[in-house]
Amino acid sequence: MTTMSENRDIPVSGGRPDGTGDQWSAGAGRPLPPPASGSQDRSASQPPAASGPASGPSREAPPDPGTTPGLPPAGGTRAVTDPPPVPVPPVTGPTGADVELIRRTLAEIQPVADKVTGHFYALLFLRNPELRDLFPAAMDTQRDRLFGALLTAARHAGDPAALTAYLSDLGRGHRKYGTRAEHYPAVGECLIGALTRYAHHTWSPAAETAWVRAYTLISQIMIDAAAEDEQRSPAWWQAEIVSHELRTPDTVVLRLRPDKPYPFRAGQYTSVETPWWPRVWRHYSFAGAPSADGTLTFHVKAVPAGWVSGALVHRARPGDVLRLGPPAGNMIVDHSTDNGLLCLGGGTGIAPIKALVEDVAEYGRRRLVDVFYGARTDQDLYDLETMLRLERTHPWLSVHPVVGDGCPVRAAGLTGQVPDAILGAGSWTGYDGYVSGPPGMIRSGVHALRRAGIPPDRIRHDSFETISDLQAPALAGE
Ligand SMILES: NC(=O)C1=CN([C@@H]2O[C@H](COP(=O)(O)OP(=O)(O)OC[C@H]3O[C@@H](n4cnc5c(N)ncnc54)[C@H](OP(=O)(O)O)[C@@H]3O)[C@@H](O)[C@H]2O)C=CC1
Repeated sequence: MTTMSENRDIPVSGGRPDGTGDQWSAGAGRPLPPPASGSQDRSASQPPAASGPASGPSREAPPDPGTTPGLPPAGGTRAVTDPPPVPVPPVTGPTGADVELIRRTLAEIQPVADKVTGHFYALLFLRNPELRDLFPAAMDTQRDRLFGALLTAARHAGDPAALTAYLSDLGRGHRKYGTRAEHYPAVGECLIGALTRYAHHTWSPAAETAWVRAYTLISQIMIDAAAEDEQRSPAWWQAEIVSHELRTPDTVVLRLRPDKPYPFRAGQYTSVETPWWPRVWRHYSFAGAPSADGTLTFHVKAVPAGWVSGALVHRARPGDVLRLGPPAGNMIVDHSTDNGLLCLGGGTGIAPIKALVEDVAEYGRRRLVDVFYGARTDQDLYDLETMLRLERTHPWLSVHPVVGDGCPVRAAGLTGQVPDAILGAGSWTGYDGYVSGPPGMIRSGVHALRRAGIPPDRIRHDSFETISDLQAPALAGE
């Protein structure tokens, strides 16, 4: 189960490239330990660094290891001429007691999350002005994403499996921002600095140690994932819009042709940057399984005051070129079982559900698939014809449109909300559950699936907003 929803658009960049300066000046007492070189110590193809180990994802010169006692450079690929690596102890994750201390800190800062976030960024840019350019010009949404991601990761510090999946995607995704391994310690210092300032009651040497351990683990997983990804994938792709089909006044179906092959799995998502809003990335799910011609399809709804979604719906035209980050997400079909699939899609959340249906069709095993497709009105079911066409083609597929109470509904459609509709349809034991749509629908959808007899580990969802975490919204489709 994708239990930890992704707050996915988070440039963890910043930090002084030289690793020097007033770390811990906000009150913390010790420097963060460096990330271990670990799995990054694998490439002899990297150019030799100016001194010491080379950095991971980037080929630029590493920080001077001598400038900051206790804060050697982050791990990275090692040049062939380097001396033999000093054995690095494995990263020690937070203990059970650490997790509790972290939870207490998070609970304390929750009511002042905006202030903590603002302070974090103030520290980051004050100490590292040269890195400001890695972030979008307007930081309002973006800033919550970075800090939110760190807090999300810390909150899940006691769940290594979920943490690793989440942070590996995050680390890979950060390559497109130009994030380098040596940035991480400085980000950690600013995180601790911001927490120190606002967690008045719960901060202590033990709490600080807990956070340092958690952040060390977080950064190490991200750095390792980025370094591994660098061996096989570009940091981003360019993709030309080949068709732009308005399905409603504010919903478009976009087809893109990437400049290089783009491998992904049905149910995953990617990040998109438009030429009109540089460095502002938004997440969209692939609205289809990988296609023979290599094109990619997305559904985008323009949200009020949405920069990227508005541009994609109202301004973008065939011939425009977008940038795409790497694929991410775990809402994929488990082909090791014959269970049926019960899929709940709300609004443009139908996009990855359609991809899952195509995936089942291509895999060739007949599994029952029921799709409940919800929208406010019949007109908002902008992709229903496609889904019904799939239903006509595949006898194992049933599509159930659901529109709001009181709305006219076409034949065989239901009224109300999707979670209620599946409960009204009986027991769903023997099915795997998939949920995609607005955060509220995901919450109530997961709840309904559990009530309908589907165990939690058979339920998958991706949310563009972390459902149970502290962070401010980070929305897909804006
Ligand atoms: N574009 C993409 O690739 C993807 C987008 N998404 C996300 O999907 C969402 C789509 O937004 P949009 O198209 O505007 O959808 P809408 O806000 O119009 O909602 C779609 C349906 O979900 C229902 N819904 C909303 N909240 C709840 C709730 N708490 N409980 C039960 N049902 C609920 C709505 O019912 P009601 O009318 O009663 O509110 C409606 O039937 C966005 O949040 C987007 O981030 C997810 C995956 C992929």
